[in-house]
Amino acid sequence: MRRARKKKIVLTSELFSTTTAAPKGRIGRGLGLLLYGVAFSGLGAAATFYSMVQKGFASFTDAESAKLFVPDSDELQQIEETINKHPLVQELRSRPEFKESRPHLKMSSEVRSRTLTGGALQGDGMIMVPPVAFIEDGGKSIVSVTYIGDKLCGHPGLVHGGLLATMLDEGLARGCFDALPHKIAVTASLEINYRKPTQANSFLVLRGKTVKVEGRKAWAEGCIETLPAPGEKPVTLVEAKGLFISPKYAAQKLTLNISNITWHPSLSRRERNQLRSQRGLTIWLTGLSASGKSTVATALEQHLLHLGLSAYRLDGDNVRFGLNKDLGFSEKDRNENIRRISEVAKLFADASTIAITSFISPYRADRDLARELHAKTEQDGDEPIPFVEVFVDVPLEVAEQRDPKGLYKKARAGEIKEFTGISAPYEEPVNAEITIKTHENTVEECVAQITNWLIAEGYVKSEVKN
Ligand SMILES: Nc1ncnc2c1ncn2[C@@H]1O[C@H](COP(=O)(O)OS(=O)(=O)O)[C@@H](OP(=O)(O)O)[C@H]1O
Ligand SMILES: Nc1ncnc2c1ncn2[C@@H]1O[C@H](COP(=O)(O)OP(=O)(O)O)[C@@H](O)[C@H]1O
Repeated sequence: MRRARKKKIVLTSELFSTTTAAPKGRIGRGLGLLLYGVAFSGLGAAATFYSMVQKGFASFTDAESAKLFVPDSDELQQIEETINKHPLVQELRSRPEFKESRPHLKMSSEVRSRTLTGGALQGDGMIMVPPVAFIEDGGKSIVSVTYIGDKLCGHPGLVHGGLLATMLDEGLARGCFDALPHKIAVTASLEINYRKPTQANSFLVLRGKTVKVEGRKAWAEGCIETLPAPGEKPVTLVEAKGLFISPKYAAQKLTLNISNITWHPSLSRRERNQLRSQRGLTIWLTGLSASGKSTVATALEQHLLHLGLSAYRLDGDNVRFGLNKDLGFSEKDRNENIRRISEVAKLFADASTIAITSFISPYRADRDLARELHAKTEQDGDEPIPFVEVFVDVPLEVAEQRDPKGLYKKARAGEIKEFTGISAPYEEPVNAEITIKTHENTVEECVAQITNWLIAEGYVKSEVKN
């Protein structure tokens, strides 16, 4: 909004008056401008645009938009006060079925500046303050108040009829959006009848009523009248009726417009972690079958979630039966299994989640590759994703004795080939950050050991709750 000229606005009946005689020959009673035809690109487009803003592209809600305008001059301050104190506005504010907004201010300033009534026609001497609108629930009616200066005249001192037609087009359409599918409409027809000349530098009230709705069509009628001074009656200046149609392409159009939004460049990992108040990392459990990886990983995931952290476990249940269902237990397949899991864990961690993996991952080279993959995420000054290797260390005899699935038995009997620890290697870690011994400590103790390490390293802020 540009700075307004210094001009005193006096709160008298004169201020609200628009009863100057019409210049002869310009406007006769009943002589009107008739706009017919489906105007999808002109006025109609404006209606569509506003509905989109209302539906999902608005930067601000109705309530937020109502509070956004801050007058930056005495003149604008007086206009604001006149609107705010007027009995009509006060009455509308007391009626719960009417929602107050300043529709133009729901848009971002970037979008608004490209609109006719929110951009080009707003400012000193024109539409001087963003119109205040009250829309009845269900798109039944609308009342809005506007102040028009003296720079949008047709004849000197009289507001241009084209502006009044535009205001009615937008106002009637906006009033019925909520009665239509997709809350969208384009103007199919608009009939305008000028009843009296409209004085510049005056407050105007637009009233609209949705008179009929049939499927995608809504018929609305309304007028522009004076904002009366106390004790006076409003004077009808312009009347209008129109047909507004919610187009079939409405839903598609909304989707298409999303692709036109310019997004902020990608967030850095540091920014994402800050916004999520959590550093993403990967906790990589490795150990023999039946060493306790799944049991500890499950308990750890639950514990971290209870601490309010985002954690997600990757294990055979959700990986070997899905993403990696094409892989077996040959060395090559295990290499590929671990490579894919490393990539997925890295993505979870990049999204500020604590990824917990529980796979045998018997080959040192595979685990080192996973570590490297995480380390390589250090770029453009962004911190690398931490990789925490946890060796679930139990002697083979303990695992074999546990044998919860009877696999060791089968492996010994030769029924399962290439079984880790029996007929396939397990290469113990040499540089694991943490080693847990599930044959010496309980599940809870193992979880506490890992969590305390994370806290000590500053990866997790919360205290361990015992
Ligand atoms: N040949 C062979 N060797 C080892 N394990 C076998 C084998 N065949 C099937 N299973 C079952 O598969 C689970 C191990 O899958 P992983 O994806 O963790 O293995 S690996 O990391 O690719 O080596 C493993 O589960 P856990 O016992 O939970 O580790 C076994 O139940
Ligand atoms: N402290 C412990 N931590 C983890 N598991 C334990 C512990 N003590 C006994 N167990 C048992 O050991 C078995 C390990 O099985 P599981 O967690 O499936 O191991 P893995 O996923 O390594 O194959 C389970 O039956 C579990 O109850």
